[in-house]
Amino acid sequence: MSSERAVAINAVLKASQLCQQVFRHLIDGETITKSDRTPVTVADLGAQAVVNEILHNSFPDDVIIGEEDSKILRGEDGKQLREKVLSLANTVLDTPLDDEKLLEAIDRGSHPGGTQGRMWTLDPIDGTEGFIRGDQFAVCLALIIDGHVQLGVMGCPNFPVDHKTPEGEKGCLFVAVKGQGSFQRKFTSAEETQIRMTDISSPSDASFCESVVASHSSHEDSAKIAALLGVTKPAIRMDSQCKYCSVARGDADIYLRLTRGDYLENIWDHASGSLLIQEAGGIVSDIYSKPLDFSLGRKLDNNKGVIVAHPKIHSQVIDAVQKVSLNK
Ligand SMILES: Nc1ncnc2c1ncn2[C@@H]1O[C@H](COP(=O)(O)O)[C@@H](OP(=O)(O)O)[C@H]1O
Ligand SMILES: [Mg+2]
Ligand SMILES: [Mg+2]
Ligand SMILES: [Mg+2]
Repeated sequence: MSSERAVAINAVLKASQLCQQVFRHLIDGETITKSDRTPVTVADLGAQAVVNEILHNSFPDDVIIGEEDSKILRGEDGKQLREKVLSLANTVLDTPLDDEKLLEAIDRGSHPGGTQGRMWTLDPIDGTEGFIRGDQFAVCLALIIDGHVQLGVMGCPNFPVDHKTPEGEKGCLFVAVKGQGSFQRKFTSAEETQIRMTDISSPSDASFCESVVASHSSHEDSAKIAALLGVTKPAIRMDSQCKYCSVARGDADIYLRLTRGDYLENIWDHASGSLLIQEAGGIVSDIYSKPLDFSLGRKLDNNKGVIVAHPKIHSQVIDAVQKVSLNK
């Protein structure tokens, strides 16, 4: 797994660099609303092209399940955006792409997923809404083999190196390999530090995090669950899989994702984060305590919501979730 680890780190760092450049100059017309009414920017598309291109050059036989596709960049209508995304991708790639190769690279992420074989899953920007606001977002890449996540890498450009000094240095990379632990490094150095969740025995001492966007996870329900658990600290609201990073390194203790209605979560929204937690000593399940099943395609078809906690308190958190009748 060492060459996969190195290639994934390089790809995520390059894509993170691209996102940082865009953020400094994001202008009107570079954020588009997709058909499901969620946003996508030139940075999401550029980052997907960069990561897919780097993965394909190193592992040509592996398939990729990525969030984005090239539809809005095609034809005469897509020309202006396409040129922008191409020039962005080429600022970080060693070998420049042309128009056709750019579209091909992005669309290499269209694999349907499944039970067998080696597949990468990519969220080029997780937390696009956070990215647009200037808050947290993450470039998230994971390698799934025969349905199980074996490697997860996350680049978090706005994430403080030390949560106690939120205005200090920002930019963290997180990496986990199955059976080898979870690690953090700064964007500015290759030195890695192992991270662990906080060893906590009572949920009342816990702090919990959740989505900023209430339509992704009910804030009302989480408040009821927190009250049942005796949690007194206020909810930490944060976009993206940075929530998994916060819990994995002990800044927070519980992550509640109380998905509404019949929404199905995407595998790229949870693959890298879930391994980071497991390798840092935590449990990741859905709201019914079932493990997340990454082998069913592009979505977590058999799961609802996500609950992350230390093994000593996970079952108490699940009990509290079950006592609250969740909002639809
Ligand atoms: N109704 C919904 N319920 C739960 N998650 C949703 C959702 N609509 C979109 N999402 C997902 O929530 C992700 C962001 O999660 P969070 O709220 O934790 O920041 C989005 O990732 P992208 O930003 O990559 O599109 C998107 O995939
Ligand atoms: Mg999206
Ligand atoms: Mg996402
Ligand atoms: Mg995304």
